[in-house]
Amino acid sequence: MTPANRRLVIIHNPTSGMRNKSRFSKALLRLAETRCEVEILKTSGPGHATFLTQELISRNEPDLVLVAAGGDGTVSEILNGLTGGALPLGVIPLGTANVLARELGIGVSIDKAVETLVHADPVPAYTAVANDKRFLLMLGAGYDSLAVAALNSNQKKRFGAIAYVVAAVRAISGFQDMKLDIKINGTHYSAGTVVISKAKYYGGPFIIAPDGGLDKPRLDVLIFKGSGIVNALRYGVALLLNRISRLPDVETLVTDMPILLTASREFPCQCDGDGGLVTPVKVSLDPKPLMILRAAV
Ligand SMILES: Nc1ncnc2c1ncn2[C@@H]1O[C@H](COP(=O)(O)OP(=O)(O)OP(=O)(O)O)[C@@H](O)[C@H]1O
Repeated sequence: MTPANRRLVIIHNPTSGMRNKSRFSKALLRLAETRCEVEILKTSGPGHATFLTQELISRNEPDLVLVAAGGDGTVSEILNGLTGGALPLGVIPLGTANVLARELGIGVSIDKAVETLVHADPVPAYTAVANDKRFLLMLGAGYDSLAVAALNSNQKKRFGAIAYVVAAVRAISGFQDMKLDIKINGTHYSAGTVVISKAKYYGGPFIIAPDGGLDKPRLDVLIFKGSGIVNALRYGVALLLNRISRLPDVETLVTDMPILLTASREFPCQCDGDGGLVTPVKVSLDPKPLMILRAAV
């Protein structure tokens, strides 16, 4: 694969984010100024990006870069079709939070995204698996998973990040006694909320695992001991100020061992921002990285 005249196959979710159309057109215009060959596959509904990825891999054309044009949910669907890391992955951030793009040094800049697709060399990125779902960013159970479970996708499209906060407050006020058990290497930890992170960033531009990141074969486990609405506010403010690690009731562990997450009854989890999983959940790090396009520093 020669940089600068790559073959890019873009899987585009036309429903991601709030200014999808103009941002995607801008990316295509920029790409038209390069020597890259571009093919666009549009998703037609939930799960379609996984199917398109599998179909692409079955074409058996190794000399391609697969590009996710959407938000983290689109990336997640692509990741779950990308068995064995068959193709390098790039991203055009069109979503609401765009955590992966921030992690890759692209942020929300379309110019930087295109520059990265055209010139960056693929670097290794480690993923993890929760039951049978692969993730690149994080798995959460507690405040965030309750918010995701309560979030209406129309509200998210209209109000963006604010919709998460409203959904979280509504969900948490109706659910006071979150008690989760986390077992790592024979030791049990108890939590009101847990975030198992592969990434540095969380929920947008907020840093949750300062020494972590996709390039490291490790999981950062953040154990939030408290539950209830008052603690939710404390944790929320600390997250906004990037001070989570300074709170005395938040413990951070780093591991490459499997993690078992259980609760006294089925509890919803979120995985890369999407719901669907419930406890018990087993999380394992995949020792084999996939290749991903990261912006030059
Ligand atoms: N054509 C489509 N119509 C409706 N939904 C779709 C379509 N294509 C994909 N989807 C669904 O849209 C969901 C959300 O997309 P995505 O995550 O990319 O955007 P977002 O939610 O705005 O961003 P973020 O995840 O960064 O918050 C995906 O998980 C996917 O299931």
